[in-house]
Amino acid sequence: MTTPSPPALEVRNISLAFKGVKAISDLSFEVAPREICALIGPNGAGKSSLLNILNGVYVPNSGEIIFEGEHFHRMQPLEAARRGIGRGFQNNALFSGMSVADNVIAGLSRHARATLLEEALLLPRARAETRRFRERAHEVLGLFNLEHHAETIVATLPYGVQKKVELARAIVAAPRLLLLDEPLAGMNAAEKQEIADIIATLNRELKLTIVLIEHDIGIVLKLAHHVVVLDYGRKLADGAPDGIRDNPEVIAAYLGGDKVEIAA
Ligand SMILES: Nc1ncnc2c1ncn2[C@@H]1O[C@H](COP(=O)(O)OP(=O)(O)OP(=O)(O)O)[C@@H](O)[C@H]1O
Repeated sequence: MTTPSPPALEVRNISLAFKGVKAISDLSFEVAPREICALIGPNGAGKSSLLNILNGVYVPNSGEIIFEGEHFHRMQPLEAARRGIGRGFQNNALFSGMSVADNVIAGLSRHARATLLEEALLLPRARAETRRFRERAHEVLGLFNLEHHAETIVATLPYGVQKKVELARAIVAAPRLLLLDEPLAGMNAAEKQEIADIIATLNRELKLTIVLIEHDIGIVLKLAHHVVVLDYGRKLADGAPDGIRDNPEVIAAYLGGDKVEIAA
């Protein structure tokens, strides 16, 4: 008999309030290693706040996060990155005047060892690090078939390609847990499907555990292995996509009373 593996991530009794307004109330759930967990819920449900807690930007009022067996009330963003938690953002947060490769390299800055002085003086350690970072960026761009755009200025690229660059930056430091805030926002159906396929491939090939926020329920129910539904900061439902789709509370609160039809 095999023992089930411990969760990659546990959110345990987390609460968060902003000046007395509750954003998250006593929220608990688990994310298994290598699963894609989708957080869904209406606007203001607390989804982005939770991602901000998971990568150390917000400090919860109570509760704890258990990541790979270690307990944290708060993890500083730098520590979260060094421990293998990567983050992609809701709005395009790229440096639009910089090249694709330099944007991806920016995802490694928190892992730099060379000091600013060593960099300014182009000392050997800084030069070796720069070379290593550039090689790693090119390797990751290869996963997205973007090597030919390495030196292209980001602002000149179509939005869908920029979203791929953003994903490349989020994974360049080889995180084990990837947090994505609406990675499909602002895309047409074909672009959404392409990015969803890339996310599924990253999950499968790189064995990445992924927690993502997404409003397109049709895509979520096909992409995610596990769905957590939030409403007013509380957990409304937690389980496999099929159970979520048929959950009357979820349908009433979030899906507007209509059962979601999903293409086979
Ligand atoms: N920095 C902040 N200061 C004050 N209130 C905040 C802050 N961030 C979030 N909130 C409030 O906390 C609640 C949860 O917001 P949050 O952005 O986490 O929801 P969300 O589910 O991600 O919404 P959306 O889908 O619109 O992005 C909302 O009432 C919001 O107004």
